[in-house]
This record gives sequence, structure tokens and C-alpha cells, in this order.
Amino acid sequence: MRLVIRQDYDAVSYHVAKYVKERIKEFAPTANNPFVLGLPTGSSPVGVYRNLVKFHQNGELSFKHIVTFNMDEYVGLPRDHPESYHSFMWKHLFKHVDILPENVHILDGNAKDLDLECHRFEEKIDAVGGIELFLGGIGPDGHIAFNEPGSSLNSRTRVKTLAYETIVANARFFDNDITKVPNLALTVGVGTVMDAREVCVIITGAHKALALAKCIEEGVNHMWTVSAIQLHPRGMVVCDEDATLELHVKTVNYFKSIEKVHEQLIGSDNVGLQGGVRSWRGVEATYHQ
Ligand SMILES: N[C@@H]1[C@@H](O)[C@H](O)[C@@H](COP(=O)(O)O)O[C@@H]1O
Repeated sequence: MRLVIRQDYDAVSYHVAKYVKERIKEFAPTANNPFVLGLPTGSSPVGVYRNLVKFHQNGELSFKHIVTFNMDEYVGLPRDHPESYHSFMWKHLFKHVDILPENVHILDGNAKDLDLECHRFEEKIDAVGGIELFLGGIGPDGHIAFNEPGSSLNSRTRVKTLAYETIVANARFFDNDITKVPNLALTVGVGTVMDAREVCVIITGAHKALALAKCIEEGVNHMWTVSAIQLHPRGMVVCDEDATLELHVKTVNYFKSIEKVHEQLIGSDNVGLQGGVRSWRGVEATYHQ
């Protein structure tokens, strides 16, 4: 896997957004062969979405042939509640770009049969041929989507009870009142995320430093579900300097040096892209996998 370290949140956001844009452009999606993108909510991806909107406004990126699947949604929160993930996605991304509403997939946390809703979500992902690139964020306890500590690393989309720590962390969006935070959610599984052909996780802030260290320096462990990315053939974590606080200096230096060498070989604009793989297959394989 790759660890890309950038100075701060803004630099991380720009890097990830540019990467997503380049991947989409390279894929050259069409109506019959859309680019399928998995998306997270939370504060981590807001800056990425801001940049993607800018790219769209500059005419550099169209969402016409992009199909999206969101990671998760609260159970029981009305769809138009300002803190529903449905509202979040339209507010921060979808309403600013040319995505076709029928190409947006967000779990319905008010479905009559929640298990069926989850099952259908997986079927819809399969029907479009799987997810090309899954973007993710993590909670301070290393959970990806709502796959709380102890979740099966093979899990699929399902109903989850939220950990107390997650409820506390998310209370900031609910007037800092933990009683207002839903305690159930629908979430893609760790297996659903890891089935994507590429996974990119954004980790920023000192409060996520321990989770980053567990993800990068320790073994695959269901108590830090993001660590499953270690098994992915094309996994990338993009973090800021603050998030590296618990990493060994040698780990940070290692990933920085490897990125530098790689950039010298294929240029910073191509880092990680398929074009890079084609031109420098051996180098890219060593670097990425
Ligand atoms: N279900 C979401 C996760 O998908 C998200 O990654 C996490 C972190 O949020 P933030 O990016 O705001 O720290 O929050 C929630 O738990």
C-alpha cells in the first residue's frame, strides 16, 4: 500500500481531489461504461469535494458518467434532516456538479426492511460491475464507514450499532448532544470497501494519529477495521503531518523517500495513475503493492 503524507488538511484535500480527477479522466467514462466511485461523508472529505466542485466549475471534470455509492447512512434520521448523509452529499458535492440523480446511491436509513435495503445495495454495486475507486475516511478508533471495532473484515452492507466513541465523536454535528445522535446506521462492510478495485483513505488530524499508526505499522486487526487496507492490492492512505505523530520517524521517512524516488521517475502528476503503471510497471508495482 501507499502512504502519501501532505503538510495539512488543505494539501491532503487537493492531492486526493486531483488524484480522483486524473483517475476519472484516464478511465474516460461513458454512459455504457461509467466510473463507479464509492464516497464517504464526515469532515475528512469536505475539502476533497470542494476541490472536485472547483474542477467541475473550471470545466475540467464532468460527473455525467459517474455512478456513486455512499458508504453509510444513519438509521431513522429523516432523509432531509441537515445531518443525514443524504443531505450532506447533496450540500457538499452533488448539487454543484452535473451528476445524474439516478446515478447517486445512498442507503435509505428509513427503509421498511433495513436488511433488504442493505442486500439491494450490494446487488446494485454488483450490477454496475463493482466499485472502481472507494474513497474513505476513518473515525479516531480506526473504523472505516461505520465498521466499528470488532466488525468482521469480510463484512458486507448491513445494520450496525454505533460505538459509544463514535456517538461522542459525531455529537458535534448534533448540537454536541449525544442523545440526538442516532445509535444505529446502515453501512457498507469492510469486505464491500475492500472489493473495490482501488481504495483511498483520508486520515487527518492528531486525534487520528493512533489509528494511522495501527493501520500502517501493526497487523491487520478487526479492532482497527481500516487496517484491512493492508491486504488490498491497490490501497492508498493520504494523511497530513499531524496524523503521523504516532508513527515511527523511520516509517514517515520511508514513505516520503519512496514517493520522492517515484516522482523522479514518472513525475508528480502521474503518481499512482494507471499510465504510470503502464510506463513503469516494475517501479509502480513495487511502490504501490
Ligand atoms: N461513518 C462516518 C465515517 O465514514 C467517517 O469516516 C467518520 C469520520 O468522520 P470525520 O471525517 O468527520 O472525522 O465519521 C463517521 O463515523
